[in-house]
Amino acid sequence: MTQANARPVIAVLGAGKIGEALLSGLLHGGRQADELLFTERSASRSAQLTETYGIASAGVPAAAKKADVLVVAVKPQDIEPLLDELAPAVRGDTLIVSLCAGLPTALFERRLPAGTPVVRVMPNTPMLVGEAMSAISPGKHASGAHLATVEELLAVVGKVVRVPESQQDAVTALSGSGPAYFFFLVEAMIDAGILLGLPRAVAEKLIIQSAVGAATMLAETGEHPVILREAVTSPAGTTIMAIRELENHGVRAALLAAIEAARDRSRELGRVHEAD
Ligand SMILES: NC(=O)C1=CN([C@@H]2O[C@H](COP(=O)(O)OP(=O)(O)OC[C@H]3O[C@@H](n4cnc5c(N)ncnc54)[C@H](OP(=O)(O)O)[C@@H]3O)[C@@H](O)[C@H]2O)C=CC1
Ligand SMILES: O=C(O)[C@@H]1CCC=N1
Repeated sequence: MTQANARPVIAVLGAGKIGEALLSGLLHGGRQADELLFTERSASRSAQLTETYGIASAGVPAAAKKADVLVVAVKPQDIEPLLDELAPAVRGDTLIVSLCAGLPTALFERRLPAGTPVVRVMPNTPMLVGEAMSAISPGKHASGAHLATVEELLAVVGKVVRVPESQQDAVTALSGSGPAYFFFLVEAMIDAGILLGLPRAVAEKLIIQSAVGAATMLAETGEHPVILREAVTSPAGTTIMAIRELENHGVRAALLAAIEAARDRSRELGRVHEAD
């Protein structure tokens, strides 16, 4: 910490979609703008973020000097130049929190000063509305206290679980990318409403509220999804006719294959950076 008993200063390196969601969520959760910093490549993006949130931008070396926690939120493909800038600037006691899909904690440990604590996190974009699902894993030098710090930060923007780092590629495929699968499904169901002749605005309202209702039932009843689906599926009714079509079209198998492909891509993103 920069001062005894002070809350940590957090710098987000790469305030794109997920970085901005985190900054916004932390502000809503009670962090002060002067406890936060961000770095961005584009001057116009920086100015826009500062105007929206009142948070100052800084270059990577200045952010590394000031912050106690550095949250790395650049695309995995952009990590090398960032690490080149970060390595000479990072303080020995700085906690590195990586949100990058696929990148192992070992990459950061190899490129940053010896003993640097690193926590790998896979969040998701519902962070924007305080409903993120984040999974966290410690690197070699991250202590229980470091994990607790990250948990406390992320609890402000949603739910947090601890997983072994070996599970992070699967987590990335499941909950990291997961919101996109639901959005895809909602988009397709709205199209189905259009096919059936409903006005778009009506179809959107019907499907979005059905999605909210179904998600709330899953979260609040604790029932297995099969039980909840069975309760909708009347004998010789409408739902079973639709389910038969979903099974005929291999939707379940498609989801298994899709999520496996996402897991493989996460592994691949990490493999590019494996030590020789
Ligand atoms: N989007 C999502 O749902 C999730 C993303 N993630 C992970 O979060 C990370 C960011 O993803 P996302 O927010 O979608 O990506 P974005 O491209 O929206 O954000 C990355 C930002 O970082 C900036 N940037 C790149 N290099 C640097 C640098 N050296 N210094 C300062 N800023 C830099 C980029 O600028 P520029 O635009 O100029 O390149 C961009 O604004 C990725 O690693 C991704 O795997 C994890 C979970 C979910
Ligand atoms: O698509 C991606 O690579 C990122 C990681 C998880 C969600 N979005």
